Amino acid sequence: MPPSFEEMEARKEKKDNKRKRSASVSEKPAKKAYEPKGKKGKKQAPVVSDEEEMPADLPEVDLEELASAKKALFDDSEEEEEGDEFYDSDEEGREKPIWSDDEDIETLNVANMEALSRKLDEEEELEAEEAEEELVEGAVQPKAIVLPTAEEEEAMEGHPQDVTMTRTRMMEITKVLEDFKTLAEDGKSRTEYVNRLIKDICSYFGYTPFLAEKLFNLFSPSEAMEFFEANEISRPTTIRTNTLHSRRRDLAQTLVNRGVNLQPIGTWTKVGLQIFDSQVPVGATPEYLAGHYILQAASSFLPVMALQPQENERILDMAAAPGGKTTYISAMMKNTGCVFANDANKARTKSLIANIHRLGCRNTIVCNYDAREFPKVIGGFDRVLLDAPCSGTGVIGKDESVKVSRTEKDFIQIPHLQKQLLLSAIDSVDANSATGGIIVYSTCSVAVEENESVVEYALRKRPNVRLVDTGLAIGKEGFTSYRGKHFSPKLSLTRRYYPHTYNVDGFYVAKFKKIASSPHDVSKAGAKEKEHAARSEQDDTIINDDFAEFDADQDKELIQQTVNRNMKKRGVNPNARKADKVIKEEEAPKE
Ligand SMILES: C[S@@+](CC[C@H](N)C(=O)[O-])C[C@H]1O[C@@H](n2cnc3c(N)ncnc32)[C@H](O)[C@@H]1O
Repeated sequence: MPPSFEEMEARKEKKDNKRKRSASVSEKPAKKAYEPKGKKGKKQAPVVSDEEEMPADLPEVDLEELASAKKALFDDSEEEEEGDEFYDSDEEGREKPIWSDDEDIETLNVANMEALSRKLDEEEELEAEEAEEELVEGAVQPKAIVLPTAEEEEAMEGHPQDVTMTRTRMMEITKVLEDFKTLAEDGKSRTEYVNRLIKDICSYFGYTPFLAEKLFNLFSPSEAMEFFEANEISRPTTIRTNTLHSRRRDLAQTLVNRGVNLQPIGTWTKVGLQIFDSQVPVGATPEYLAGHYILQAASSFLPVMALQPQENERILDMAAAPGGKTTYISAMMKNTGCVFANDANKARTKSLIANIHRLGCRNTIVCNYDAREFPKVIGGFDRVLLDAPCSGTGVIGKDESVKVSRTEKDFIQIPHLQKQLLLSAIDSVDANSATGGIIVYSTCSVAVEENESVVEYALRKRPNVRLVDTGLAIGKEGFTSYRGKHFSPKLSLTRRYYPHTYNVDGFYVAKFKKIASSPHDVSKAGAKEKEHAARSEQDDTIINDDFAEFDADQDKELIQQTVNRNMKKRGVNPNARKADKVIKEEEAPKE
């Protein structure tokens, strides 16, 4: 029986450690800086790379949760870290050599003689052990056999998977893929390993093969596994202080007094708080109802921060419902200027209006257009935010239906709409704005088709815009190439966010500056005129009642839809419940 993968790793590690220990007494000290594993040809451990990439003002992720999630799949990652530290201290040892090769043997004193004899003993012992191990293992080191045989594959077909076995195999295949030359079985191709891994990801995490492969291809194999694992955990509950009504410190104190355990999200935001647990429902406290805060994912702060709304500007939020970003824009503008909050979905404008009211945003006009109609409806904005409708591949932790519902067609149709919307966003901005001329595009998707490809398309179609730095302190660079496709090098200015790196929803942010007008910027009315018209129509209220009526029957239907959705998420069939209720009612004694 060839040794198992783990046995091989353990033996290798034991040997390496021994060699290092032996080296510390036998080698001439070469003054070498500490070198992490990644620099020696092997992929750097993800934990290390995270730490390196994270600047000081990162969101304070729930490290325990994240670490335990990582550990669940990569149980040995911590050991690897320890290994590195051990190596580090060995390096220190090397700086105090017992002797060097230059030394004259004649000058050795008794202590040196003792050390020499100890060294020789250790070397002998090591050689003997190695010889014995080689005898056991055979002259040629066997490669780890992690792929199932054809018979095993056949036996597995159509049967429920052993989850422990699947998980172990995923871990082993990932390791092989990270060091293919050394660890792959002779005669097996990379594709064979990848195909088996994708199958295992589908059965273990519940993705369709199509989506599993699409997401897998975004990362290195080990990072992909971290991504899939992070999608199994929900992100921490976060709230945004509404600075129109409160200050973060005051709000935090009030909530703590109510029994909410919280802390600031991180130094990159001055308005965010992370909730650990609470004795009261955070969506129903008096402060919530009074609009002192909004429940909002930390990643949703980012596009607005990139937009940098200024006081007295005119800003368009093209796809605004339910208003998390609109209300943040309004607060950043201190209720001055005007925010046009648009959404194509009439039903969703209700929650948008409700949030605008609750948070006390008085500089907001809600409209209900297909945003592709802009700038024909209104144009000439100082800034436009397009938080585009998307496939939701960044928020699988919140909505796991994405794992099975997204098809190839979605990644053609959705980007098509996003491209049209982005061109409309660009054309709706006033290139001569004294303070702005800015467009921010964001999605809660990690798919390249919805992010870099859309931005690249816009750059091609609208040469009058440039990508600019988002100004965001966190985030990974957008792709400048992907699977043989090359994008503008400027795409590195865009930012990507993942659940496994920042413990936020998967997100994408791109910021453009419009540098010149174009024939496409045709609008029936400018934002300024529209704002004046809307304000004169309604004296006190900025919201026109014609599409914002609250209809009890419609509300009932919407509430039922939400209840059903939540039941489905919990794995309860709402129809079965209904049928059950009907039977029970029928069985109940009639009065
Ligand atoms: C990601 S959500 C927006 C979330 C919102 N920005 C927030 O922070 O609360 C995308 C929105 O786009 C809207 N939408 C979809 N197609 C649209 C279109 N053609 N024009 C305008 N809005 C559209 C959807 O109704 C949905 O509310």
